Amino acid sequence: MQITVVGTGYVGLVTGVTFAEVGHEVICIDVDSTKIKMLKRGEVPFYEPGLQQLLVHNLANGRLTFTTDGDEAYRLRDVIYVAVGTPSKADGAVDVSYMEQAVVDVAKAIEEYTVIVIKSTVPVGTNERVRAMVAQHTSCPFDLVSNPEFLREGSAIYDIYHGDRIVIGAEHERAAETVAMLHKPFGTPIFHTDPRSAELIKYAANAFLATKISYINEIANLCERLGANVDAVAHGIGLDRRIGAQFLQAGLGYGGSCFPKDTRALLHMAETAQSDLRVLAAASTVNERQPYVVIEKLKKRFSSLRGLRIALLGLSFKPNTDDLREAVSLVILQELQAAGASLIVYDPVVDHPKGNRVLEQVMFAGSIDEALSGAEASIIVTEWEEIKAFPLARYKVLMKEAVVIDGRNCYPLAKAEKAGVEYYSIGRPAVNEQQPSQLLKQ
Ligand SMILES: NC(=O)c1ccc[n+]([C@@H]2O[C@H](COP(=O)([O-])OP(=O)(O)OC[C@H]3O[C@@H](n4cnc5c(N)ncnc54)[C@H](O)[C@@H]3O)[C@@H](O)[C@H]2O)c1
Ligand SMILES: O=c1ccn([C@@H]2O[C@H](COP(=O)(O)OP(=O)(O)O[C@H]3O[C@H](CO)[C@@H](O)[C@H](O)[C@H]3O)[C@@H](O)[C@H]2O)c(=O)[nH]1
Repeated sequence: MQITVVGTGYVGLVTGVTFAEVGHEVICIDVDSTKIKMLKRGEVPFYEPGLQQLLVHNLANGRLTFTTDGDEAYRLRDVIYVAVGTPSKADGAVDVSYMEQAVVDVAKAIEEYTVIVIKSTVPVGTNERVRAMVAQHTSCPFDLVSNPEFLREGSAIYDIYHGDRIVIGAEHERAAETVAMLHKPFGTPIFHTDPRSAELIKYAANAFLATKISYINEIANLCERLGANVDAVAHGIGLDRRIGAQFLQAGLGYGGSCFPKDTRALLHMAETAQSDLRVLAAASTVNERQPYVVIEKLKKRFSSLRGLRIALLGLSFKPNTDDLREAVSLVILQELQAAGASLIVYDPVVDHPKGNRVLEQVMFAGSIDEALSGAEASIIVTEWEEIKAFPLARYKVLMKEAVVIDGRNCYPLAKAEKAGVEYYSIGRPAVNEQQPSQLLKQ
């Protein structure tokens, strides 16, 4: 089939490339001409494992092309996917202006029956509203379908090929079947529903997963008070198939471009509809507080953070991505900057990003070794494989004081004991804990 994908961000590009890979003819369009130039050269503008190879392969076989030209992208296509950003507004509502602009551009250009698919995450009722907008700008027949995306950054390609479900929200069977046909090569189970329910499934799924994370983080904080180990507790409860083992990793809370934005959006939708979402509101509050557990641990350990040399390992909001949107690292760095700490950071892929006020004020190290050398405390923020595999014994060798605050529980406690480091993690007993008063005596 002939497909157009509007927006070449994390979702649009992965969608376009994988549709091409399974045999469809795909044009991707973006308003960002720099991105499009890079993509035409076979370069991915962000870090996503496996994407570059598929991009190059499909550019070479001619099934994938890129443009900034609406006429070329929108005329005479079977299906047009809209995958542009839908960021948060200041009050938590969703800014759908990019999506509306894209849809109007599409409506003005189509010349025959076209299926327009909204892949962006949009508030409930948007498909209906957008249908009316399209109708205002074209006399061509069209159908509008909701087909939200569930991929995760860092494992996007894997997720496309191993998805749990494709959700298709459509009013007309013909359009729903067209979208189902497109996905057939992936073999993913398909769930058909109405557009409003499809839109809500996306938010409710993200909100549920976010709530699961906040739940285990609260249990982790309780574990610390009660002397239990959250890793054991999470494992023990996850063995119950009704609960499931996934998304029970305690840590510094969730970040990224989706969970914070989508939970805010759902809370806003509920408020507008005069319906309370008390569980989600609490999950969101818990998440906002969670990065501060690291600061509290540091403040408890050191009488003052002023001038303290701290190495922070991992900047991206999760491993295997360079995405810094709502990354917990930025919250922690900002707080430490305000406390006067001297900061050095290391991330395997994020290196001197432009235009980030917080990161402009920190030193970047080229390796974990360099970040840890001479540091008086270290904080593990993102559990990159390289960071998890780094021997704890090296912390002891490199750091001035081997105080390790592991915000992602990367190491078993026994390893910390063996390495002789002072080790604090989330929801687990401290290892070789020292009090500031004892240090002063030394
Ligand atoms: N990032 C994820 O992991 C993920 C997963 C599932 C769903 N989503 C949802 O998918 C949507 C896209 O997210 P993303 O992370 O890919 O966004 P992104 O910010 O990475 O990319 C959006 C792209 O759309 C382009 N764009 C904006 N307006 C345009 C227009 N009128 N015409 C053409 N291009 C235009 C931008 O230049 C940008 O390249 C959002 O609604 C998001 O909530 C994201
Ligand atoms: O047990 C866990 C799992 C995740 N996280 C954190 O949660 C955030 C989100 O992680 P993840 O869900 O793996 O990444 P995303 O790429 O944000 O993917 C989520 O958001 C996407 C955008 O809507 C959805 O498509 C995906 O299904 C959904 O998992 C990250 O900060 C993780 O560190 C935890 O703290 N503990």
